[in-house]
Amino acid sequence: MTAETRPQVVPYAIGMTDRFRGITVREGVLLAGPHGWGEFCPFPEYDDAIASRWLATAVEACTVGWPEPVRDRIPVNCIVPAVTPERAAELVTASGCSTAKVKVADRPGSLAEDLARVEAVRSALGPSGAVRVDANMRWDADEAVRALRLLARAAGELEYAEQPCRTVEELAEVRRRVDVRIAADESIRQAADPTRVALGEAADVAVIKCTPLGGVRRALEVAESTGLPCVVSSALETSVGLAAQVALAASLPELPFACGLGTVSLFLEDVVRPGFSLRPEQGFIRVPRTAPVPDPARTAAVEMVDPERRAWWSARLDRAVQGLPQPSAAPFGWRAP
Ligand SMILES: O=C(O)CCC(=O)C1=CC=C[C@@H](O)[C@@H]1C(=O)O
Ligand SMILES: [Mg+2]
Repeated sequence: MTAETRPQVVPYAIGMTDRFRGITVREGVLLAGPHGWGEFCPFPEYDDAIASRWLATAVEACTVGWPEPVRDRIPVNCIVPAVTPERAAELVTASGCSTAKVKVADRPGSLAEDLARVEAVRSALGPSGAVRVDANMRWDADEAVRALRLLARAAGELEYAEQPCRTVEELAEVRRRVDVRIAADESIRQAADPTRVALGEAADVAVIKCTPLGGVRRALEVAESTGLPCVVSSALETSVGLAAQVALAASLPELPFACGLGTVSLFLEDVVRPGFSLRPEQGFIRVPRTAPVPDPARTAAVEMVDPERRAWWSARLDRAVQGLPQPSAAPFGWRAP
C-alpha cells in the first residue's frame, strides 16, 4: 500500500480490561492530517455540537500540533473503576502509582461497595499514598456529605472528591459542609462557556480535559480562567488522542497534583508500538518528543469491522465536520467503505 492509498481515517473498536463508565468496548476514529494524527472519540450518547468540539481537538493535532512542553514527565493516578475490592487492590499494586482515583456512586445504593473498594485501595497504596474519588455528579448535596464523611474515614484521608453533585451550587454547599477538597469536572467541561464558570466557592481543584474542550490551546485558556490548581484528566483515548492531553499537562505552568492520564492501562490494545504507548510506568507518563503515530499492524488488529458501526461513525464524523468553525478546512475526508 503506498502513502497515497493508505487509509487516513481509521475507525477502531478496542476491548477494555474492566467496565468503565458503562462501556466494555471503546470506539473512535483515528484521523491523519498534514501535521500528524488526531483522534475523534466522543462517547456515543453525545450530541453533534459536543462531537464537533471533540473533532476540533483532533483537527488541532492533525494541523498545527501543540505548544512546547515545560516538563518531560507527568505524574499520574491509577484509575480504579467500580470493581470489587480484590480487583481494585490488584489495579493499584500493578500500577506503581502513589495516587489512586476511585470511581464511586456507580449505581444507586452502592455506598457499602464504594467503602470496601476505597478501603482496599488504601491498603494497597499504603499510608503515604493519595486517594481521590469521583462520583460523576450522582449524589445530591445531603448524600454527598454523608458519603464523603464515610469515604474519608475509610480512606484515612481523601485528597479530593471529584464532581460529587451536578450543580455548582451543590458543590459549594458540599464544600462548606465537609472537610474534603472538591474538584470540578463536568461543571467545567459541560458548561456553555467553560471560561466563565464561577467556581470560587464551589471548588478547590479544576479538572481540565482538552479532548472535550476543543484542543490544547482552548484548554489552556479554560485552565487559566478557573484560577484554580488544575488536574489534566483523560477522556479515554488511545495513545494518539491521549498525546494531546499529555501535551496539555506538559505545558501548564503549574502541575501540583497527579493527573488522570493513566487510562491506556484500561485498554486491551493500543494503536501504537509498545515503546510509543502512553501507558504509565511507575506512576509517570513520559512526554513524547514527537506525537505518536499509529502502527499499521496494530490498527489492522483493532479496526472496526461491523459495517453498521462504521457507517454510524462515518455519518457522525460528517456531521461533526459541519459543526467546525470552518468545515471546509477539515484536513481529511472520509467515506465509509
Ligand atoms: O481521571 C482519570 O483518572 C480517568 C479518566 C476519567 O475518570 C474519565 C474519563 C472519561 C470520562 C469521564 O467520565 C471520566 C471522568 O469523570 O473523569
Ligand atoms: Mg470526573
